[in-house]
Amino acid sequence: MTELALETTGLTRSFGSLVAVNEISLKVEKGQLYGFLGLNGAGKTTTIRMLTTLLPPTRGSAKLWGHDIASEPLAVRKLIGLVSDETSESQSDWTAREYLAYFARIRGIEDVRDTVERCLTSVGLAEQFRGKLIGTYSTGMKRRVEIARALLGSPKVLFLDEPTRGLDLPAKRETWKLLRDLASSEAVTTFLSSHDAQEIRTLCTRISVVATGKLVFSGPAQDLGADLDTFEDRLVGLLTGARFG
Ligand SMILES: Nc1ncnc2c1ncn2[C@@H]1O[C@H](COP(=O)(O)OP(=O)(O)OP(=O)(O)O)[C@@H](O)[C@H]1O
Repeated sequence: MTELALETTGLTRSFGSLVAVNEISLKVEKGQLYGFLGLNGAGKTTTIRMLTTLLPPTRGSAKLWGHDIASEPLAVRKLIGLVSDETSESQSDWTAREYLAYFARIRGIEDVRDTVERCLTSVGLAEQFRGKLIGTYSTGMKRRVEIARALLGSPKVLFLDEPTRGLDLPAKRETWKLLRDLASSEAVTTFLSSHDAQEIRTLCTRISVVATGKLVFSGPAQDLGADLDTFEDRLVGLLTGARFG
C-alpha cells in the first residue's frame, strides 16, 4: 500500500494557448498538511480542480490514495473533501444543522444527525449557534461551516483552496488554529492552497511553490527559511526568477 496520499506526474492543463498548469509533478505523504503556494493566477485553483476531478487534465496524470483521477473519478470523489474560497450565499437562509444535513443526505450518509454534530464539533462551532441562520454568522464562522461540510464524508484528503481569503486577522488566526487541530486530531491529509506566505509558512512543513503554472520549489518549508522574513525574501527571489544559496 502506497504511503502517498497524492502523486502527480507532469500534470498539465491548457486553456487555448494559455498553459495554466505546466508539467506539475509532486508527492504528498499521508497525514501531511501540505502547502501549495503561488501568487494570484499561478494555477492553484486549476490544479485543485483537476485533483478533485472537476476538470480533466490536458496531459499528465495524478493518483489520489492510489486511484487515478481520470480513470477512477468516483473512487477519488469518495475520498476527498473540498473547500473553495467562494462563500455560497445560498447557505444564508439555512441553519448550520440544516445545511450540513442536506449535504449529508445527498452523500447518502446514514447517520445524518450524529455525523452533522460530529463535523460541527470538529470545526469548533459552538452548540448555541448550530440552530441559528448562517446568514447571521461572521465570515469566519461561515468558513467553519464550509469546512464542516467538506468533512461530512470523513475524507482522506481535504483540499482547501484559499480558505482564509477575505478573512480579517482574528478570523484568519482562528482558521489556522482549526486547520492545525484538524491535522493533529483527524486522520486527514490536507492540501492547502494559498497566496499567503505567512499562512503556508505557519501551517505547513512540506510545500510546493508554483509560478505561472510551473513548480519552482518543492520540499521542506524550512529550506526556504527558518523565519518568516527569510522565507518571504527567498520566495520573492523564486517568484522573480532570482537564485538563492
Ligand atoms: N476556465 C478557464 N478558462 C480560461 N482561462 C482560465 C480558466 N480557469 C483559469 N484560467 C486561467 O488560468 C490561469 C490560472 O488560474 P487559477 O485560477 O488556476 O490561478 P490561481 O493560482 O488559483 O489564482 P487565484 O489565487 O487568483 O485564484 C489564470 O491565468 C486564469 O485566468
